[in-house]
Amino acid sequence: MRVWMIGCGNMASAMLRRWLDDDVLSAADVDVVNRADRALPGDVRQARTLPDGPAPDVVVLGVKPQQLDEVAAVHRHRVATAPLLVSMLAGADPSRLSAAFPGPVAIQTMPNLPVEIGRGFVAIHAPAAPATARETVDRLMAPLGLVEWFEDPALFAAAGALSGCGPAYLFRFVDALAAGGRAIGLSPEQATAIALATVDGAAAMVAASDRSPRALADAVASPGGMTRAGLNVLDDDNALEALLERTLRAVARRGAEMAAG
Ligand SMILES: NC(=O)C1=CN([C@@H]2O[C@H](COP(=O)(O)OP(=O)(O)OC[C@H]3O[C@@H](n4cnc5c(N)ncnc54)[C@H](O)[C@@H]3O)[C@@H](O)[C@H]2O)C=CC1
Ligand SMILES: O=C(O)[C@@H]1CCC=N1
Repeated sequence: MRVWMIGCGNMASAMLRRWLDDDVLSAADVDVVNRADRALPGDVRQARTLPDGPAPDVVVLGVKPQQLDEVAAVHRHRVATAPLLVSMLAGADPSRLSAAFPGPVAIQTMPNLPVEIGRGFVAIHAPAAPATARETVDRLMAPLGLVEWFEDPALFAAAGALSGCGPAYLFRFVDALAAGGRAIGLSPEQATAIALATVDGAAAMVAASDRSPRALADAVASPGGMTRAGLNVLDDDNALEALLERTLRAVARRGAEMAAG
């Protein structure tokens, strides 16, 4: 499969790394256009312009949403003969993508960073995409982790809010757990290492368990014990749940603003 990637930064290069590691793509079949050179997986070719020759099987769009019109103005004519445009731009739905890049079937996706290790979640929205396009997209996305197509744009937006932004909140949780460890006397190195090991083990365990996260929390907390004393803080006024609800509502609000243009 030949691919052009227009914008290959944090998110697109996480996908690219997995595609190369999984042999879905070979480096020789990928051309990247970036504003400036940056370290890329597999040392794939990168330039300021698209290569000469016929359009590839897939064009992947990985610039910031604010750059959609700018890159469309420069590249739309070359992209017009490609069969498929796969975008990861937050807020750019298939009709906006098709208006910017007429020609290819437009696929809106919301990946997340753990795709790099094949443990991501990719939400996809492209209600008008024909079966052949869906098959190609499925082949491309399969090694990235869990993949789900959403016909309903509202559900796509909600899933993308949780999965696309969620890694940032978990990274911050690890950071906050480590800060808590430092506050009770651990060195910064110990606190970070122990927080990481604890989150890593607990996440793997809850993912593999048939017990709910809530039931597992109760399994840690002995009545009248240490964990319960901590849970009482997190549960006071429903603090943790209320905080994350507010967080995701803010994400969803911003997503809607971005989608409105
Ligand atoms: N970072 C994340 O976890 C996620 C990001 N996204 C989406 O991915 C997109 C990219 O985000 P990041 O990778 O975080 O940003 P980034 O800033 O790391 O990457 C953007 C890339 O676009 C290139 N670029 C900028 N202007 C260009 C131009 N005119 N022509 C060609 N290339 C150009 C830059 O050189 C850079 O490599 C955004 O649209 C965002 O909504 C979606 C899901 C998760
Ligand atoms: O923060 C953003 O807008 C993008 C979309 C999801 C993750 N990063």
